[in-house]
Amino acid sequence: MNGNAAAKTQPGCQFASDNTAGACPEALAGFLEANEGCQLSYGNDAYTPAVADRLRELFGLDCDVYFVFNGTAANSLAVSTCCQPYHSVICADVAHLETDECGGPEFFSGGAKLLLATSVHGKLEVPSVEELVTRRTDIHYPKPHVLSITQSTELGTVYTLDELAELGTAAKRLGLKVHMDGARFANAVAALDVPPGEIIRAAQVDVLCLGGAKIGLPIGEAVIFFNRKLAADFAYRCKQAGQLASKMRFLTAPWLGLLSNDAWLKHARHGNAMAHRLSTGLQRLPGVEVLHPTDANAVFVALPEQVHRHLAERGWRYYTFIGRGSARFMCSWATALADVDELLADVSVVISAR
Ligand SMILES: Cc1ncc(COP(=O)(O)O)c(C=O)c1O
Ligand SMILES: C[C@H](O)[C@H](N)C(=O)O
Repeated sequence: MNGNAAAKTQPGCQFASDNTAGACPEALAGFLEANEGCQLSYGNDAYTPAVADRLRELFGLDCDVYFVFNGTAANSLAVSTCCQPYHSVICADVAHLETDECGGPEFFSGGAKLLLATSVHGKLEVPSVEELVTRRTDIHYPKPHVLSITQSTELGTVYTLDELAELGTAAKRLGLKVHMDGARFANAVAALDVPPGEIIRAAQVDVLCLGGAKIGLPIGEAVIFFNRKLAADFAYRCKQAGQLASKMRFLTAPWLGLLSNDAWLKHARHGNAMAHRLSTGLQRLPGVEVLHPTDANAVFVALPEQVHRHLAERGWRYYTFIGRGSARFMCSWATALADVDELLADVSVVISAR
């Protein structure tokens, strides 16, 4: 075998992130179908408008749709479109905007400040948002102008429609635009078992960053403006930020595959089901504490240090920087039941040996 050939799979990384999964069959089929013949570039191909129409149909709402390479770009550019440099953006203290985008939102907005609201299991609550908005009205305070909600959250929880309605109503009362980080929006739809448009209406979302990579695309996210006025010059923002793909068809055609026959929802349900199985199994083990409700596809657990060491020796790879030292086990469309049971067995072995 070619010594340079990459391993078909890096063992033990399947729970590190849903980003570690490959492209799902439906997305790959869409990609390969788009590879036939030539198409105009920069979004003028036949696939890109078709995906935009399919998303309008899926949400049942009129909207403008754009496609970018990743979620940090989607969030940073979407938030920047909602505010001026002297504004502030309210998000949860654990928001990806704050913790994992390397200052992207601040950079692309020209200086808008993130104001961090305390969260409960990763979820914002109206009082903490209201406090940040009303805390000061003087000229020295960056004027709050955007509320960013992550659905499902960075800690694997999902806002109910009522919780979203409370936040959306408060946002509009306080004069805030609503951005939704929907990197794992599909998992929230699967968990709530509601039409996607219901989530948008409840939170009165102005702009949604819809995750594609985490639900089975090889690459790419959609930025969907339900407040179409905000989209006016967004294409220029994308171009200037290096987010306008010349061969856009390869970003968009996989969406057609993913959105066919509700494959996206099937994959989200699978990831959620695997996380639920893992969470249930872990909760049965003494000394293991599941820290947040496993509403979607992530399981956060506090593990004894000995277990971390054992899992590392067994080759398991996962993040501990997101849940403040706890382990995050993230499930995806590709998570096999056997993988879940193997991980559970490995944790169980070391727990019972203590
Ligand atoms: C909640 C959340 N938002 C956005 C993103 C997008 O990040 P990336 O720029 O890695 O695609 C991620 C990570 O994958 C995420 O977990
Ligand atoms: C944390 C990292 O940035 C990525 N969003 C993930 O969830 O794996």
